[in-house]
Amino acid sequence: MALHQPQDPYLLERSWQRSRDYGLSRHSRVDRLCLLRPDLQQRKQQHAQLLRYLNSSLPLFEQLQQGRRCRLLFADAEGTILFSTGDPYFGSKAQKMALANGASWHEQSMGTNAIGTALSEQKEICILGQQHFLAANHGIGCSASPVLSPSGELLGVIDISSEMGEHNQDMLLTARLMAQAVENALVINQQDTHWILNLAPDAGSLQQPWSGIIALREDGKLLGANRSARNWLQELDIPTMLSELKQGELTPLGQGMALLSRQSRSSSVASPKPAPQARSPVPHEVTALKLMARRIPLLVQGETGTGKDHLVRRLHQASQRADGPLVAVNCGALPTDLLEAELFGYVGGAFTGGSKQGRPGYVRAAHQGILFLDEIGELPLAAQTRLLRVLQEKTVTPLGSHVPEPVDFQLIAASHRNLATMVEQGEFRQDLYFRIKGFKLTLPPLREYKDEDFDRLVRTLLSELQQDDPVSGATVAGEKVLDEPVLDEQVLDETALQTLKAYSWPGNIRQLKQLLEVALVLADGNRIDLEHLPELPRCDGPATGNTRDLKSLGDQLIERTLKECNGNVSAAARQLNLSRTTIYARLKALKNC
Ligand SMILES: Nc1ncnc2c1ncn2[C@@H]1O[C@H](COP(=O)(O)OP(=O)(O)OP(=O)(O)O)[C@@H](O)[C@H]1O
Repeated sequence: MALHQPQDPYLLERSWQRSRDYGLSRHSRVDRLCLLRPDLQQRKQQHAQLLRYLNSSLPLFEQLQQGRRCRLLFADAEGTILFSTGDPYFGSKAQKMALANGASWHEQSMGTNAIGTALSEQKEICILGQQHFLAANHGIGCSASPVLSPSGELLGVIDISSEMGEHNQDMLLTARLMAQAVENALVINQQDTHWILNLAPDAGSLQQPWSGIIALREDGKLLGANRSARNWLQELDIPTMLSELKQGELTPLGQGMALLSRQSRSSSVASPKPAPQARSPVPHEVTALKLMARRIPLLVQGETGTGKDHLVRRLHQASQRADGPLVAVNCGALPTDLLEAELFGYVGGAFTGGSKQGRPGYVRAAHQGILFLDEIGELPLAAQTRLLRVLQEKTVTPLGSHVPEPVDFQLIAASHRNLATMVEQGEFRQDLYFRIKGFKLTLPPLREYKDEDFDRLVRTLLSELQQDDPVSGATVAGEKVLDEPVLDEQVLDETALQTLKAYSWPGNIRQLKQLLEVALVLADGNRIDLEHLPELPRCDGPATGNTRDLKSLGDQLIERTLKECNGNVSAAARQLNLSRTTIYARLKALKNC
């Protein structure tokens, strides 16, 4: 397609200049900036209402761009993608990453591009192929339209991106219509809206998405307007108009027509949905928090992937030290020769090769917060001795100094190794072990989970993955972070769930999470069933000693149910909630084995 010429001939020039001013060059390597999960969640919550309306307007996108390989994105005013949906297979892996939730498309990081440039210029824009400043983005075409709040501030942009060859001008139109739909919903659904005034040049356009909409309080106070209505605002004498216009009657007004209607209670979604909440702490977290309030050190033990790090992060967020730092140190990853300097800090000139100004070290960095020493079993004995002194004296003396400095931190240590055994073998100091083991929490391996705990975990993981899934992010609506995530039966079928339960999960939650992530993509918006569960390595299930993999577990379930149904495939299909085709496919695969 021919390159689209932006209406303003200097727009691209300005944007390219800004890109250079940001220190970018055309062949700069793209350092994809991506928000960390908690920050992303926080931003989604700030835009929860907007994301809900965007979700409700998706049928418009689906209808207008049906069958096109493109993605619809919403980026906030800082250029960070908070929502993405559409063709999951569009683009290279790198582009998929860049178009995923949390990625930044501000001009500062990405140079000229539709999202960043529409934000800088505050106007809609289409940037195609080589119009992008960075060569890395030459393969794509993007069209973006700003979204404004009812008071006219820039909230973000709606963008449609596709491979360059697939981009067409309808995409800008679709982005514009989506932006208008969202803006209109934001205007109409404001708290206290009583009157809605529609304005248009002629009667036929009055209730089109591009007509003017003004929201008024009962006493006539202006609450907000969409962008078309803002052109009318100066001409309007609202109090007089309200007394003259009759509800539901089409009335000539200036150069156009007006229609006044009352916001009915049922159509009003003005009262905001309850703010999304973080999941409430589970019992062992409550106990841990009580102990932390008394500064008792915690020792978290568990196999790899059982969620030690995850637990510490949740405890930090829920603790009295949430405003303080969480300093997480993997003791096994610290270079042995610098380990003590990194942990306890050093003053300038303490050793050759050190920084001139010295370093505070992780222990001091955790002052008034939490120091999480992961893999504490990997600390050499000398560092163990020093750490013990810090814990006893509540002071730290940096290398090269003689002045002890007071420190106040909550210690949480973790290890996947059995520290008690290490003590017996002389590899870990017994006195340090007792000191850090104020309270020991052992996270069970997944194979030992009770049924209901496994179900709850799968629900949580699926609901989290769906919110952040760069591919099927269509379910993102900001309101999905609920206290108890609901596992929609449409998401995972019972047989698949039973099959997951029967596996022994040597990689624990990490492995389960990865598998569910793949299954969600393979299911592509449909319910996850056996066919979407990827092959997993056979492994010795410590609980049973059996060797088994997921597919064969599912097949066993099918065979057993078929036997119970005397070979009646329809009955077995009904019982397992599977299609008959799936059962036949598995039977055929078994026969060919
Ligand atoms: N309770 C949970 N709910 C949701 N996700 C969890 C939970 N526990 C762990 N996870 C997820 O599982 C993965 C592994 O968890 P984590 O890194 O905390 O394990 P770990 O025990 O610290 O592993 P390792 O010992 O290998 O460092 C992470 O992606 C984490 O977000």
